[in-house]
Amino acid sequence: MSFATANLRLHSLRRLRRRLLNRVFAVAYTAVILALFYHHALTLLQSTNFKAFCISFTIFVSDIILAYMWSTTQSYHMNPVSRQEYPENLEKFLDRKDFPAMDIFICTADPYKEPPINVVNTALSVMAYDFPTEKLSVYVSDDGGSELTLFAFMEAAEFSRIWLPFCRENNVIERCPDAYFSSNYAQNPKTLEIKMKYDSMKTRVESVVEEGKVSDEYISNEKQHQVLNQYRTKDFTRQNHPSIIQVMLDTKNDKDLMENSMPNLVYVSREKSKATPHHFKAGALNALLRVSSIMTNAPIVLTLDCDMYSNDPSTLQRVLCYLSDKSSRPNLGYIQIPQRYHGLNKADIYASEHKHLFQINPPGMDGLDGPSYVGTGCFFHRCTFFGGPSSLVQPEIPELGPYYIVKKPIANQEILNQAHHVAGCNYEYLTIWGSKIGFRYGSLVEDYYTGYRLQCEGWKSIFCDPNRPAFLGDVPISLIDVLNQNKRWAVGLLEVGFSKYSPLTFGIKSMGILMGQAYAHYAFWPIWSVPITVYAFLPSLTLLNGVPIFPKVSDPWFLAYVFLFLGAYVQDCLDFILTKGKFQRWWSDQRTWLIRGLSSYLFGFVEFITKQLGIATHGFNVTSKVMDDEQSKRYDEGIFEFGVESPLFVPLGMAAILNLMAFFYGGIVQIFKERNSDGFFVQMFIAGFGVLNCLPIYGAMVLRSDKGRMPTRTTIISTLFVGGLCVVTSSALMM
Ligand SMILES: O=c1ccn([C@@H]2O[C@H](COP(=O)(O)OP(=O)(O)O[C@H]3O[C@H](CO)[C@@H](O)[C@H](O)[C@H]3O)[C@@H](O)[C@H]2O)c(=O)[nH]1
Ligand SMILES: [Mn+2]
Repeated sequence: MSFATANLRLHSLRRLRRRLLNRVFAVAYTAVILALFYHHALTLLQSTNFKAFCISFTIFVSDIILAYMWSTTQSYHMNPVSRQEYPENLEKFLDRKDFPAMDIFICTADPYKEPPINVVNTALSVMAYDFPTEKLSVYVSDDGGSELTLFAFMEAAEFSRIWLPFCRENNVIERCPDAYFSSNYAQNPKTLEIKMKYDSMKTRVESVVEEGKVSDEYISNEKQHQVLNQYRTKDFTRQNHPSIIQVMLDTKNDKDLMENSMPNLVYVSREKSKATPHHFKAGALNALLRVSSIMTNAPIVLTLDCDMYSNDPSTLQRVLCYLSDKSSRPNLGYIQIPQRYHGLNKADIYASEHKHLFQINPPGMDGLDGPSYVGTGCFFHRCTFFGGPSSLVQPEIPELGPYYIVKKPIANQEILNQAHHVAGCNYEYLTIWGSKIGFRYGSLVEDYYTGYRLQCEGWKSIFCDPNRPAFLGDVPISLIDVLNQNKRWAVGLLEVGFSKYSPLTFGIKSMGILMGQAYAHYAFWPIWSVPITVYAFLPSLTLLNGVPIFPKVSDPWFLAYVFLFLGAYVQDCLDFILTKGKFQRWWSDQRTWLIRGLSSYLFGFVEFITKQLGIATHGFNVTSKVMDDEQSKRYDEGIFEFGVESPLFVPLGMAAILNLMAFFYGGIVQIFKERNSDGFFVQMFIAGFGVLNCLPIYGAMVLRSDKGRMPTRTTIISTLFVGGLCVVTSSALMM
């Protein structure tokens, strides 16, 4: 059977034309960078006093980091590709009855930050995939160990009996109930009846969450009582409890309203004990890998975050276009579908879209060995988790092996006992789970780290980016949530960057320079904080003291600066716009990069160091998905949300104040009074660029009175610090 007959194919690959231009540009840009370092070296050697040396040296170090980070992005520019799938042709190659089974994993960790009704929506959206139901199993991992979540799934299991046949019969595209009922759906008696049932479920689930427990009025039979009693034993807390595994729907026994079979739906809350590390999401996923091995052991596994609902019922067919064709990519380990979001505001003020991470860079990596794994929306061959492509690593019991065939039904007592056993918190003790098998431990960005290690073992991956987003997720709508999320990523990335598996050493050795650099780019993201902080403060501080630190406009070296700045910015902007981006969102993207550099990355660095020194431990702080109405309204209007006091805002406030001071002072004194615009142009430009980027901060500091304004204390502290900084620098410069 051929998979590539002229007009009957399953997928195609196109190399993007821009790669040629990228390569030429890379050569030119490298040449100018080298020239700039020659200039830096001369300046350092010729510096006449210690102060000038220190300033030049700081700029030199910052520029080395910028240049290094630029060099790592070349991996994404050398050979970007674009793929397309033709799922409409699938059944000409593969009979529906030969579709492989799929195990879908959904993680949730906290009923108060991740509302159970949303988790349920995600689960319903994938249970309703247009796929043979008896081959579909949905596993929900509840790291919150919460009866609220379990209750939500009891309700969802019932609701799915009408939802699934409804979607199928009416060919519904939005199979996430919440998305469907928020869309422009046909209002007829049938849909209105279903909406009523959905609303009633939603109200019940939300009331239970509000009450914080499932009171008796919500429990309809003795069986439910027994199930919920598991949470009501003495000493049960979310960090300390036995494993709870509940088969909510069993494809062998459960039927929907139309007497069709249902997918399996299994709730798993792995055992937890304070004495045993649980490795956050990676630990949860490994527990699911094992429990699902025991129960269904499907050859394909999809990982999903609880806030990423399916937006397209035919996604499984789409990935089968690659999975069913062995020649699509030898040693294929996983297929990554990018994270896309709903509810972004027009300018995407916090750059939550993460366009570089999810849409611009992956096609570049796909042109090499394949994209990194980003935690959700990723389809794995189960065997990928058990050693490299040519070396199967056997787990401790054969039932966990990727090719083991499960013979008993999932609700069989023996199966359940075994499932509880492998969900135990001590199960992994003295095993190679987390190091050679399964999702890898050792970094707070388990997704990045796992994908990286799998690729080092020789697995390849595919980037699949359908026009209609396959999944849609929530974004954090307040700046502090965004910054904290990025801070967690920064810590996790540095954990990989400075480990013995650093992409710079181990990665390059295993995968070659381009893939190694592509991974190093992320691992060292947080070091961007160094040049960003230096450029946010140093030019302004020296400008205020009348000390020029860059070439004059009339100096030919000035042109090198212009080329390097414009070259990087214009290329970045083009990348953004060519990937279906809007200019306004690109502006937010570069602003957010600066903001992160001054906050998340900087503090992430500090946290990483304290963690290494064993002074403090930092866990996985789950991002809140709860929407406050007032906050949502401000977010929709594109207004920045500060609101809470946080040290993360202090460097931002400081940079805003200092750049404004320097810009006006420089403008008045250097340009009008001293007529020295030539010598201070670059410093003025940088300060002005800072001011432009800080506009929302000034508004939040002085103009706004709503709850999302910058807290007065943070403004005062930032101002005092700027004052201190000015005093220190001017005395140092005068010495
Ligand atoms: O102990 C934990 C902590 C988190 N989670 C789950 O992990 C997922 C991601 O958590 P979230 O707080 O939403 O983190 P984000 O920063 O938004 O997630 C990004 O970054 C994570 C790594 O830091 C990846 O795991 C995610 O897939 C990726 O979307 C959620 O479904 C959580 O329920 C767990 O299951 N157990
Ligand atoms: Mn998330």
